Amino acid sequence: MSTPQLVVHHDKELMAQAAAARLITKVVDAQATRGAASVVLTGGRNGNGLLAALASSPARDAVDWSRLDLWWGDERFLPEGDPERNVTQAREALLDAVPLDPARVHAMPASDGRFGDDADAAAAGYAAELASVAGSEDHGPVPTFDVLMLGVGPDTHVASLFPELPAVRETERTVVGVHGAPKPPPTRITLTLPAIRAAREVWLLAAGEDKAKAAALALSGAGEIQAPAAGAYGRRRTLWLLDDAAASELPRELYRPAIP
Ligand SMILES: O=C1O[C@H](COP(=O)(O)O)[C@@H](O)[C@H](O)[C@H]1O
Repeated sequence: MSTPQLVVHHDKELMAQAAAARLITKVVDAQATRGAASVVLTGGRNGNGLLAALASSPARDAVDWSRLDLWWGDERFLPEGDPERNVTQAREALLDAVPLDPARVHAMPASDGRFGDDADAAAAGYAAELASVAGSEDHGPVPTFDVLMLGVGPDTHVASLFPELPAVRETERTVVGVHGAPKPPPTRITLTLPAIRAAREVWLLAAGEDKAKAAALALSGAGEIQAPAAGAYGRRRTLWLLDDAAASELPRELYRPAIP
């Protein structure tokens, strides 16, 4: 487990641009070192903000998009192309604009896909896909993702791990179906905490006033069942990327703004 590090930017636009620049560097480095890079995308406002910032960054051409594997941390279990699906939003924000290898874009199944409307079967299918690419150098049935990004919800949820729901208690399976999520849609698919913790680096994105209480709770020693964001950490690094508004309720011993 890596201890969370905090980086606080002035506002959400700056946070998105800085996080996009950080991601480009990480991907370029991983491609130089290991030949390819793997990134887990998040849905939500902050995740999509980062992708949009990446799309408009001139440095995006430094990435070899054909040697990048994309996975998702969670998905809203809706029909293919639904505007609320995380993959649809990611395509709009960035993916349609860059030359990715379609075989390396590992979207989670849709509710009208090969598993039909069975979210549990779809989750098991995604777990099998992850397991099929995990090698002996990895730490279980998921690849060692270079960067796994998570938007933090105002209730401290990450991916589709909501406080107190069964998915956040999962210790064996890497991907599970979620039923009765408090945020629509109620049916979702999510990586579990053990899968998240297989990543080299986990980046938690929290910008905006509505994330302030969640960031403070998760970073102040709350348990992961009550505050799932508290249980998300990477093997080498756990990075919280915040803006001033989201950092505004952090205890002073964790973060002291330069200008009070
Ligand atoms: O529904 C979801 O919400 C979270 C957080 O979204 P935000 O808009 O509050 O930033 C997101 O991380 C997750 O991927 C998504 O499915």
